Amino acid sequence: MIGLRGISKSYGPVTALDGLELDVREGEFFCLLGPSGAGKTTTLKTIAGLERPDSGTVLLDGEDMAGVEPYDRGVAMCFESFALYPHKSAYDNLASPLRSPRHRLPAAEARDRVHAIAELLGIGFLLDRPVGLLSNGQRQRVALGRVLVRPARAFLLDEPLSHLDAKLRQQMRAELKAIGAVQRTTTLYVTHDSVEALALGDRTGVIRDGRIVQTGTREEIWYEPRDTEVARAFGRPRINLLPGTVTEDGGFRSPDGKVELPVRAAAPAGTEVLVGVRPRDLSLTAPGHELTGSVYVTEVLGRSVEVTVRLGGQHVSLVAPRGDTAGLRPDDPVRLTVRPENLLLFEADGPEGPGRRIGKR
Ligand SMILES: Nc1ncnc2c1ncn2[C@@H]1O[C@H](COP(=O)(O)OP(=O)(O)OP(=O)(O)O)[C@@H](O)[C@H]1O
Repeated sequence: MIGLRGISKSYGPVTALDGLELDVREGEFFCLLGPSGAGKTTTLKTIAGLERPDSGTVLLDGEDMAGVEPYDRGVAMCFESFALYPHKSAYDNLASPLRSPRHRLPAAEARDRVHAIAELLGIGFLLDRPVGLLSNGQRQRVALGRVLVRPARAFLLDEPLSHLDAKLRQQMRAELKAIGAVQRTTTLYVTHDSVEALALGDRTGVIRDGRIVQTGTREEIWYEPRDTEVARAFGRPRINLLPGTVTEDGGFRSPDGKVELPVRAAAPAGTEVLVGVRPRDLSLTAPGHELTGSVYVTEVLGRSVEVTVRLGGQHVSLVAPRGDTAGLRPDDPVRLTVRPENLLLFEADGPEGPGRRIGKR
């Protein structure tokens, strides 16, 4: 449905997009995740026709968009910096896209659509108010509503929940995908929040330095991250990455020999690697391969506790139920376990970039 082929775009000396390739399927909710400056907004603007790529092709439904004006592309884009009419009511802001010659709807139908979207976004009671008098979060929902209200062949949403407080954001995140218009329409959703990407995306594309480095479902990105940087981007607390080498029997050993793990590395002995274990895959009680260390620090995270453990010269974090951590104090000896099947293995990070994932034997 949306196809980007070798898109490059520079602003003077800054390369924003560098041969970007992307495919979003018909009806899919696709998240584009990346840090600030990775090229997310430029990607959306290029699809919408607001930026012209230096090279490459934008396809919508297989049709080359070169020379097609933004208005004629049939995509609806919501910017992070939303443009609304401050003196007009929320209702008029929502209804105005339906008054344009292209989308003009019979008045009763337009009214129904505006009310339905406003209710879903939780702004039904604000419709009579001028948007200039609304809070940032309320204005952001009006801006999102302006996009969702009109029929489009694709929605392009640029961090549409960024101005909401954490609670509302979580609630809206849950509701957004349930909105009929969103369910029916191909949606490309930009975020720098990995929790949001995993929660919303049918698939997620990870963008870095103007290129897509990995595309996959949440399971693929979680269990088979392409490299250490993708692994670090998903999960809080972050994945533990311990440096060491591959042993003769395909195991892992840390430089001080204090951490040995049966990783079944498909790499020659002596290879410098990083072993990855997510904090939730380490346990204080479950059966598994055992490691011994001492408590460094504990921090309560609601119902669970993050425990940082010293293992020889390294630290690892684990997240355990509160009951498992009662009485733990700094410097207490502690035994932790890991299930070998949950371990990830990567080449060591190098000057060429983050270490790639290594398969298992
Ligand atoms: N109009 C512009 N003029 C000059 N440089 C620009 C322009 N727009 C974008 N850039 C640069 O291109 C790069 C990519 O920007 P882009 O806005 O696409 O990133 P982003 O991933 O959306 O970041 P953010 O999450 O901060 O919005 C950045 O280095 C940015 O500074």
